[in-house]
Formats: sequence, C-alpha cells, structure tokens
Amino acid sequence: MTSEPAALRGIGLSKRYRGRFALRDCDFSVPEGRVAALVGPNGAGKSTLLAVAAGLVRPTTGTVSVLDSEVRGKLHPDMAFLAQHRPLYGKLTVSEMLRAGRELNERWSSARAEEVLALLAGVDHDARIDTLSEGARTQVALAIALARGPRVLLLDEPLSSLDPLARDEILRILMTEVAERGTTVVMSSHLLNDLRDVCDHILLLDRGRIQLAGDLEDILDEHRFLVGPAAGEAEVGGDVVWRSSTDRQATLLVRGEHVVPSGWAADPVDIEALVLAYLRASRDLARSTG
Ligand SMILES: Nc1ncnc2c1ncn2[C@@H]1O[C@H](COP(=O)(O)OP(=O)(O)OP(=O)(O)O)[C@@H](O)[C@H]1O
Repeated sequence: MTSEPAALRGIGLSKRYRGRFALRDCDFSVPEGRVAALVGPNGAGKSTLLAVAAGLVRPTTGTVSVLDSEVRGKLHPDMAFLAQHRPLYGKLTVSEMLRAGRELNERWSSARAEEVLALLAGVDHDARIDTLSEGARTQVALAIALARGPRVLLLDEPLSSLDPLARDEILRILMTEVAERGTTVVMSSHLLNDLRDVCDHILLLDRGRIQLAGDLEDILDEHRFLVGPAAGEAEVGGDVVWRSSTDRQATLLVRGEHVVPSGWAADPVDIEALVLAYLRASRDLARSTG
C-alpha cells in the first residue's frame, strides 16, 4: 500500500453478515482530491463499504481510515455521507429542512450554507419535501451534506432514479465543489457513462472483493483489448483478465506487458468496457467453479 496521505483507506477490511461476507479483505487508498467511482453489480458491497467508512457499520476485521484517522463507530468530523435513502423528513418544507440540518449538524458552516442555498435556486423553498421530485430531493440532501463543509464526501448512488437533466445538475454541483474546494468525493453508481467524465479514480467491487483500485488513467493505460484470429491466442503472453472467443476470432482483455501476435489489433479501453470485462470474467469464473 502507498504511504501517500489518503482521504479514505481500507486495510484488510471485511464485513460479515450472518456468516456471509459483504466485504472481504479489501485494501484500497483514495488520495485526497480525487473523485472516485465505487462500482460493481448489485450486492457487491458498495453500500456496506460506504456505511463502514461513515462509521455506521463496524467492520468484522480490518480498518478503515478517513484522513489518516481510524473510523471507530462515528462519522469523521471532516466527512459527510449521503445515504442511498436520502436522510430527509418528508413533512418538512425545504426551508424547515435546512433549519433542521443546521440544528442537527454540529459541523455547520453558515457561510457555506449561504453558498449552498444558491445550489437550490431552482427548488421551491416553501414546498414540502415529500412533494419534490427525486432530483430536487437529492439536491436538498446534497446541499445539507455540503453545508457541513466536508473534506471527504461519500455518496451512495446519488444519480439513481434521476432523469438526465437532474443527473447533470447533481454532477455540476459536485464538480463545482471539487474544483473550488478540492473535496474528495467517493460515489457509488451503476451509471458508468455518467462517471466517465467526472471520476479520476476507481474502486471496482465484486462479491465483496476489490477487483480494481487506483487512478483511472493509470488503470486504463495498463489495459488493452486484443482482437485477432483465434488461432493466435496462445502467443499472447502476460495477464489475460478476460477472454471471449468464437471459432474464428478471439477478444482478450490484457493487463500489463503482452505480445500482440501478427494480424491482431490492440485497442485502448474505456471505463465502461473495462468494468464490464472484469465483471464478466468474475461471472465466468463463478460459473466454472460452480
Ligand atoms: N444489514 C444487513 N444484513 C444482512 N445482510 C446485509 C445487510 N446489508 C447488506 N447485506 C448483504 O451484503 C451484501 C452486500 O450488500 P450491499 O448493499 O453492500 O451491496 P451493493 O453493492 O450496495 O448493492 P446495490 O447495488 O444493490 O445497492 C449483499 O449480499 C446484501 O444482501
């Protein structure tokens, strides 16, 4: 593991629920200032990892640290967490909810809250929370999280069930926060297309295990898709992450040094294709081992 200061670091992190691992031996380190995508299929352990990092769930073994101090059963003061089920009171109006946010949060920057109000310019402050669209509810919850003035922001599926316009609005707010304050963001999502332009770090979880962790550019640089006649496949050396072949053609995802046999093409990968190939490899392995 790197000794670079980390916004969020897990060492040997495991969480078991009734004998089943939701997280297993997870090592990762997200440096400060990164926007990290936490991706993986349903049930991979994303929400569990975020809940452990937020101090809501205790790990079974291992540790998680925020800004180099170990999380021990409560939210780090420099962190804000937006849970998947937005922590809002439906019967309050937006103004009342913001007042409640101020009263419920020890860490509340009034100056920051004023700025954050500007983020809610399009939301009716007299409307009850339970009458708002999903996008507006997410904006209110995000505004309250940002008014804590966090250095690290954890978001559990902030974009799910939002229409494209609302997704764009939330991402714009996040990117402004990152550009102006250097806040570290770790967000889980299934929407790889939306993450492509905003994330510079990736944590890929599958069945509780970290499959990939690191800066996105380095990880994309390390991988190539090789495509060529199936007969040449044996010549490709190195680490083959995933393969798919017909009688005539093979497609391989390779990591690190490898041979490109004559007649084969080596293509760069993007985040979506990379994640899909890792998940397919994992599914193929699970099928073959029963
Ligand atoms: N409180 C709990 N009690 C028992 N099992 C749990 C609990 N929370 C999560 N799990 C189990 O842990 C595993 C990981 O769940 P988790 O919600 O962390 O995954 P996820 O990647 O966030 O999934 P999704 O994308 O569907 O939200 C799943 O098998 C889930 O059923």
